[in-house]
Amino acid sequence: MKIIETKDYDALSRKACEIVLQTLKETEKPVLGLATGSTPEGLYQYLIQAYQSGEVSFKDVTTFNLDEYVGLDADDPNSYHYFMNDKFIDHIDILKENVFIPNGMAEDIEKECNAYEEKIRTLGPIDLQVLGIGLNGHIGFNEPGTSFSSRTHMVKLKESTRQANARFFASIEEVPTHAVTMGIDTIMESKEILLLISGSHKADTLAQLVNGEVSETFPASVLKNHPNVTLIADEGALEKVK
Ligand SMILES: N[C@@H]1[C@@H](O)[C@H](O)[C@@H](COP(=O)(O)O)O[C@@H]1O
Repeated sequence: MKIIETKDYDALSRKACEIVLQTLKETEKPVLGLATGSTPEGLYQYLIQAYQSGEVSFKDVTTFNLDEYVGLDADDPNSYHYFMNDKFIDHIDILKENVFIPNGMAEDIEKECNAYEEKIRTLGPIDLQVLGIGLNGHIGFNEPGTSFSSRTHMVKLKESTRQANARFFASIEEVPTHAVTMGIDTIMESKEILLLISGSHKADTLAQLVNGEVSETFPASVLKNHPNVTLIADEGALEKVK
């Protein structure tokens, strides 16, 4: 795992943008894996700026998002569909038919998971997957204990994850209990992975990633088995590593 240290969140976002732009420029029909959460927001802002300045077009880009809450539709401001449109998709020239996010409203969730896998198989592989990390080491919504061989599936969210994400909702009761997420094996099939970790509240998580064993009890540790991972972390997140 290659580690790039940046001074702060803004520098992290700029560096992440540089790496994504490089993939977009080098790849004929790029497929990006995208993440939600606060961490990649700065990256999306810089990518929008790059588009607005004419540096890049997203016309030939396909995107797959990692996850979505079960029971929230695309118009719900707390859904990841809404987040992605609001923070990124609506501001660039990507074709809507090339944007894929799991449908948390599907009547048959298992069928939806299989269909999502099939789409990634057909249009993939993902050239570059952007990842954030949960405090307990989750990637996407793959909570501790998830099998490393998992594919897109429905998960029951840990209470700690619901608490951590409650800041986006009016109250904890409104945070969904389940989500659909790409599996760990699905994520690992990406050609390249860009992991972003920012802030001193993630310092213990990052120290565990760097110093701990590869184990299903800490999902992000699987990334140590991937041949092409770049981790960008800012000084706050790296506080406990050195
Ligand atoms: N499903 C998302 C993850 O993909 C994300 O990495 C995590 C951390 O989010 P944040 O970047 O806001 O800390 O939150 C959610 O649980």
